[in-house]
Amino acid sequence: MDGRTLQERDRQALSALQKLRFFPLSVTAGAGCMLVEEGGRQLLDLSAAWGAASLGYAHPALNLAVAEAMASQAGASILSSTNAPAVELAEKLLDLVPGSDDRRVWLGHSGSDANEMVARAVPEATRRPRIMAFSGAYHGGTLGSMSISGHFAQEGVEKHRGLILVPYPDPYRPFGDDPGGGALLAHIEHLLQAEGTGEEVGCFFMEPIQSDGGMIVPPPGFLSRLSDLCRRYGILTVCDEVKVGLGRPGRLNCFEHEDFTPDILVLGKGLGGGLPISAVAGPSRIMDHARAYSMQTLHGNPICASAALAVLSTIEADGLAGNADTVGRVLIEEIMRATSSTECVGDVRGRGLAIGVELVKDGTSEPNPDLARKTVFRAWQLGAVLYSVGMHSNVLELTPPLILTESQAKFAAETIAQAIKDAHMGLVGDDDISDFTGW
Ligand SMILES: Cc1ncc(COP(=O)(O)O)c(/C=N/[C@@H]2CCCCNC2=O)c1O
Repeated sequence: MDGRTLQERDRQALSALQKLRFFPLSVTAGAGCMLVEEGGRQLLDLSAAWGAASLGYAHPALNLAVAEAMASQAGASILSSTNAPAVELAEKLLDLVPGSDDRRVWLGHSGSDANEMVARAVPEATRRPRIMAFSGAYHGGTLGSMSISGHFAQEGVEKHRGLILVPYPDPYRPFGDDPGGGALLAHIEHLLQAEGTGEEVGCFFMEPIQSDGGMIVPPPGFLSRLSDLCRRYGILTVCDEVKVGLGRPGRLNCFEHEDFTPDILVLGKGLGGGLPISAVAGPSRIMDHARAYSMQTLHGNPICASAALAVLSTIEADGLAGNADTVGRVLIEEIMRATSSTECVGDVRGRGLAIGVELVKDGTSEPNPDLARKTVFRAWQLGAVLYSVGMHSNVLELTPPLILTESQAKFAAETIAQAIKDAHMGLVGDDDISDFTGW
C-alpha cells in the first residue's frame, strides 16, 4: 500500500462510532492464542476479541467446518428455507442446555440482536410489560438491547418502558454492607411486592458473572435464590451467557455454578469462534408466539451454524471447559502471587477463564481507572492483549481463548504484574494513552 500504517489508514477510513481502543493494535494474522501485529511482533491474546475467539485463531476444526460449509453452501439463512447445519445446531443446543419445557432455539448474529429479541418477545408473549435487570449489565449495542442494559456505555438511550434496574451483587462492594447478598434479595423482593409490580414483570435479565460491569462473581447461592423469587412471581429468568458461557467459566454453562436453570439462555461471542452467530434457547410459548417476528436476512446461515457446531464439538472433544477451569485457577493463583506486594490490586476474581483484576488507589478500595488504562497499554507494549471493564473502568478483563495453556497463563500473570508495576511507577504517560479513550 501507500506507505501509511494500518493505524493511519484505519483512522482515515473506518468510523470511530464502533471503536473501543486502548492501544494501537493492528492485527495481520493469528494462530492459537497468538496474534501477529503489523511489523511481525507476536502477542498473547488474553481477550480473544472480547471472548469471541473461544478456540483461538485459525483453529483447524473451524477452518475445516467453514471450508466444507462454503463448498456446498446450503443457502444463506433459515428465513424462507431451512438447512441442516442450522437444524443440527438448534438440536445440539437443546441437548446441551438443560431445560424442562418444550423449547425452541432462535439463531441470530450477535448478543445484541439476541437480547433485543428476548426483550421484545417476552413482554408481548406474556402480556407482562415490565423487565428487571442489573445496573452495570451490558446486554448489547442495539437500541432494544441497550434499553434493558444498565452499563454506563448505554446511558443516553431511552430505556425500556417500566425497566427496573437493581444493583448487581458484588461481594467486593456489597449492597447494604452484606456481601452474602441477602439485603439485596430483600430489596428486590420489596420492589416486586410494591403495588402489583411483581405481576407486571415478565422477565429478569441476569449475567451469572457480570462481565462488562466488572467481571463480578455473585455470592454463592444468590442467583439460585433470585431464581426462586422470580419463579414465585411467575417471572422468566433470562441468563445472558454471551461472554461467560460455553465452557469459559470452567463448566459448559455458567449457570451450572449457581445451581439454577434459567428459563431462557442467551449465547453469542464464543459460540461462533470468531464468526457472527448467537442463539436463544427458550420455552416454545415465547419462541413460537408469532411468525416473521424477529428476523434478519442472514439469520441461521449454514456457514456460521457449521462454525458453531465445530466450536461446540471441539469444546466437548477437547475438554475445553475442564481446561478453562484448570488453567483459570493457575492464572488467578499466579496473578495473586505476582502482585502480592502491590497495594493497587484490590481484588482478583473469576471462574475458569473469565477473570477480573480490580485496580484501586493504593491501600484503598477506591477505583483506579487511570492505572487500568495505563496497565493495558503497558501490557500491549510487553506483548499481551487485554482490556479493562467495570462501571469505574478499573477492572482488567481476562477472557483468553479456552485453549490457553498453563505456561501461557504463567507468562500472562508475569506480564500483567509487570505492566501494573510499570504503569504504577509512571512508565506510561498521559500522552501515550491520549488517543485511546477506552470506554
Ligand atoms: C454479556 C453480554 N451480552 C451481550 C453482549 C452484546 O454482544 P454483541 O457485542 O455480540 O452484540 C455483550 C457484549 N459485550 C461487549 C461488546 C462491546 C465491546 C466491549 N466489550 C464487550 O464484551 C456482553 O458482554
